[in-house]
Amino acid sequence: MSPYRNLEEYNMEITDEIKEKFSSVIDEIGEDKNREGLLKTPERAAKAMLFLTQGYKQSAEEILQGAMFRENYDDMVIIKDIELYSLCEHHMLPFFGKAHVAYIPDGHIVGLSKIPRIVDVFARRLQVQERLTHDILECINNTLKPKGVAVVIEASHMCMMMRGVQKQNSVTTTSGFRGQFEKIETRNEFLKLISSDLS
Ligand SMILES: Nc1nc2c(ncn2[C@@H]2O[C@H](COP(=O)(O)OP(=O)(O)OP(=O)(O)O)[C@@H](O)[C@H]2O)c(=O)[nH]1
Ligand SMILES: [Zn+2]
Repeated sequence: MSPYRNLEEYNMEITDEIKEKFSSVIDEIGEDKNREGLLKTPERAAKAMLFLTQGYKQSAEEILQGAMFRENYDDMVIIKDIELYSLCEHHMLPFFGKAHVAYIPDGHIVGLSKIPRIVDVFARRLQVQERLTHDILECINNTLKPKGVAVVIEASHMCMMMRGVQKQNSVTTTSGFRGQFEKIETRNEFLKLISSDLS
């Protein structure tokens, strides 16, 4: 049995532990952790870190399963320009951009808002862009079981911008295709629609 009485107590315990560690980091970089402006910073940073990694406590499959509806629509459904913010697992710095997701139903459609919700579930973890792309793809493929699914992510990585190689304008594109999107015509139709303003 969990040593914690309830979830709130557990969250407070975790926040306190991370807060202590952020406090040490502030100390180690040569700052005065008792300076007025920094007094609440370890707690704020701990809460921010828990917010940005809340995806570990969420189930994308359950989110999709909660809003699947029987429907005989078997054309492409595209949700494009879904903004995302994630943390790269190498430096724990943000990467951010847009996800474009499409599927071709096979008897079931899904509530539209659930697609951005599952993008957030997987983005709010320590990630590489490639795995994030496949996590979204496989989750939709295995849960909704559509005739096809496609995911494209375009993102900028702060670890390549504000440090390291220091390239401000490079954008990384990753993609994954399953089922009918493996056919070149279907894939091209999707790629054309996400790059047009009319879709
Ligand atoms: N493939 C992939 N690489 C990533 C992602 N986010 C960050 N990286 C890269 O992870 C790599 C880590 O390489 P290392 O050489 O171990 O780390 P580093 O010395 O900090 O590398 P530099 O960033 O080149 O200074 C870097 O090339 C980053 O650009 C991602 O989402 N996907
Ligand atoms: Zn990085």
